[in-house]
Amino acid sequence: MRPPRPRGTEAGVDPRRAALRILDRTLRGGQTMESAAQGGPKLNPGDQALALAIAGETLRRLPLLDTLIDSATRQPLPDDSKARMVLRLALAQRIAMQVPDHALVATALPLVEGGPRRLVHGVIGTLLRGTLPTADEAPLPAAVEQRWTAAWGEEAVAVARRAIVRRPPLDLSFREAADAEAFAATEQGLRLADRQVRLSDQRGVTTLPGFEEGRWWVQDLSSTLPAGLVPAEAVTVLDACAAPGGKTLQLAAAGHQVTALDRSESRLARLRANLHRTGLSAKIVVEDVLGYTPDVPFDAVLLDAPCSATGTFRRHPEVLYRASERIIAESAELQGRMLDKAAAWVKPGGSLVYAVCSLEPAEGEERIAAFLAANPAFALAEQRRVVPGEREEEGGMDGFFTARLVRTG
Ligand SMILES: C[S@@+](CC[C@H](N)C(=O)[O-])C[C@H]1O[C@@H](n2cnc3c(N)ncnc32)[C@H](O)[C@@H]1O
Repeated sequence: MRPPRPRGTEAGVDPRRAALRILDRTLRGGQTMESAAQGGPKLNPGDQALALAIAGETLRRLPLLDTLIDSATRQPLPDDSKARMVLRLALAQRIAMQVPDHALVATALPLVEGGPRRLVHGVIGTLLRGTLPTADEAPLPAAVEQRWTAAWGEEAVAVARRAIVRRPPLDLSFREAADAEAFAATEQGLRLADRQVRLSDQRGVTTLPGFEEGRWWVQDLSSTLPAGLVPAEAVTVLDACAAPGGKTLQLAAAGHQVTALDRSESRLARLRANLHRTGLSAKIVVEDVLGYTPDVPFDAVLLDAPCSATGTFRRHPEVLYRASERIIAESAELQGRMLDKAAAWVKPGGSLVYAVCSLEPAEGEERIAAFLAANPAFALAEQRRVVPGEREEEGGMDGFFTARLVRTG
């Protein structure tokens, strides 16, 4: 006879415990899900993927889950209490992952062993006996809905509510347009642009044809836009804040002489691996934008600045909880300083392309307006804003802002 498992180690509990840790570290510690998943007890790859999936599905619909939980408790549970966290995870599994009721209960209760077990059991029971909402949309955090309604209107928020509960498609950028055409035909992909193909089903990236040969790399359609603003005649291009290198690869594939700068060694290691895999080349500089001075100016500088990343909420729903007004303001201030530095590296007549994967005007339109007001030697040549709703019927796009400024003086 097998020895009984110690209490709290029932099958399926470990990934839920890991999901609880991820949820706590993202919501209370402000971490990304990826970094929150590091450093915990070792799980097998399947359990690790399950933990991330449960935490992700929970974060996609947190306000909805909280409304349900509050409807079943006499006193609202504290926002960061373990009971609320465990209830959120359990409900998300039921609504988004169709986990059977008995499995939900059996894997939730060990997480509150020695604590509010009866309360959690009672609330789950009440909610499972009622009618739970379907999974086709969920409200965003109230502060985000307010900001985005003011900035982009109610329809964009309605689209974002639908987008947040769906896994976004996988977009690939190709070195060669002919390869994109052939791949789209054989893999039932959607040709988004000359060199961009979208796959709507979830397939392992490294198993797709052409990965080993480096014919393509993963890159959301939105993030391909800034490199497209770099004029074809620009010979030397600085890609500032380059890692992991999607835009560096695009620029190199388009024939520019690229210098790729980033301050993160570990992220640059991924950029190097991407260059190696695709056979493309760029000069790599490990530097802080704020401390860098090039020997000679460039024909074009692309500044893909660090930002709140709220435009990536479909892939990283946790960004919506990190991006407080304070974080956005700090981010905008840093972007302003980076723009001032980058401007000095552009040749007269050259271009400065600015980009952020943010849906916050303070990091996009307002940043560029402030820069232009303080820098009369630059003029706006073109700008592009992507808000929820664009190409929705084809699977949507990440929120994004990019602008090209020309140095006229
Ligand atoms: C939005 S990501 C860049 C994505 C990249 N352009 C791409 O297309 O794959 C921002 C990058 O800025 C880098 N970064 C942040 N602050 C920096 C600074 N002060 N100097 C240099 N790099 C910085 C980060 O390490 C990160 O790799």
